[in-house]
Amino acid sequence: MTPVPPVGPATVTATDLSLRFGGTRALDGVSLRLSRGVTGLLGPNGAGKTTLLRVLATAVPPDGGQFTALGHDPRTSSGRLGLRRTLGYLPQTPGFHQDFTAFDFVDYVAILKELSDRTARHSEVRRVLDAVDLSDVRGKRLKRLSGGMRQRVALAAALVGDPGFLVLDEPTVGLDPEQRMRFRELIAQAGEGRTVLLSTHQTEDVAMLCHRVVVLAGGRVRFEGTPAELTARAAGRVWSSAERAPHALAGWRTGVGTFRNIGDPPDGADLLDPTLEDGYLLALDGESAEVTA
Ligand SMILES: Nc1ncnc2c1ncn2[C@@H]1O[C@H](COP(=O)(O)OP(=O)(O)OP(=O)(O)O)[C@@H](O)[C@H]1O
Repeated sequence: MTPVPPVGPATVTATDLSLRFGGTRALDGVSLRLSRGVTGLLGPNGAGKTTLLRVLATAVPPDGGQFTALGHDPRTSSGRLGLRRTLGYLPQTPGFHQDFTAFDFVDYVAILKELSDRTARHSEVRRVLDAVDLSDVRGKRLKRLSGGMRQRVALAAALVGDPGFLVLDEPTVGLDPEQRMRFRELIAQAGEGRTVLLSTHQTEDVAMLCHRVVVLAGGRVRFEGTPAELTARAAGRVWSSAERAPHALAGWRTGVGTFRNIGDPPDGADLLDPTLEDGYLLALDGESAEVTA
């Protein structure tokens, strides 16, 4: 699961995307470029992550701006159709019909994805269920599966038809550490040769499987680059202190009783090695970085 370097040119290019809900600017001029491999999308609650994914998945049109994905421009109906044909989308709350078996659910999605030949479709459904290691339970009803298995069914559904662009909205949420590792491995596999955009609250997801990361807050891109670049931003800006540091951008008590602070350290501060999470909190620049404990 070593993060791979960027492969080839941009496959998805978004320029100045905006979307308002009443007085809320969910997206406020978002520009970004994705290439093949897994890009992580980090941001606090309400940052606009789900909205961005829904726009890129053509579930909702933006108010302003534009994007192309794999050469398709969704502003035209043929572009939208072309994009949807090459898209795999795992929404935040997949709408499962609990009485479906795993096979029937993925088959249903395959029908929606226009795989009309029954024999070829069933073989594709078996292929994707096998890819997420669920062949043994494909005849089980969804309500009888664990949360982790249901997430894998949702990933299998997103993988039907071998899409070139995968949009995954917080797929690792609610999984125990072992399942999360397993799921990360499946996403890393899916990222080989595909463009994957993965929204998550887990900086470890990004550290372990993403070759690029985008930080979104308040509907704006606060950082776009590699995880190493995000971590490097915090070099010299993380320090330990015996008491709470009053001017730190964020600070929290650690298990050994000292405080870990990020921001502008005082002279002679006891500097610590930065983590990706430190870089992420600094990228938020105070926005929702309320981790004082
Ligand atoms: N359908 C909607 N109607 C009204 N407001 C909405 C709608 N969808 C999103 N919003 C608002 O837009 C903003 C961005 O929401 P969004 O769900 O995209 O954030 P998020 O980063 O995915 O958050 P979370 O991490 O909590 O899932 C929030 O202020 C939210 O309340």
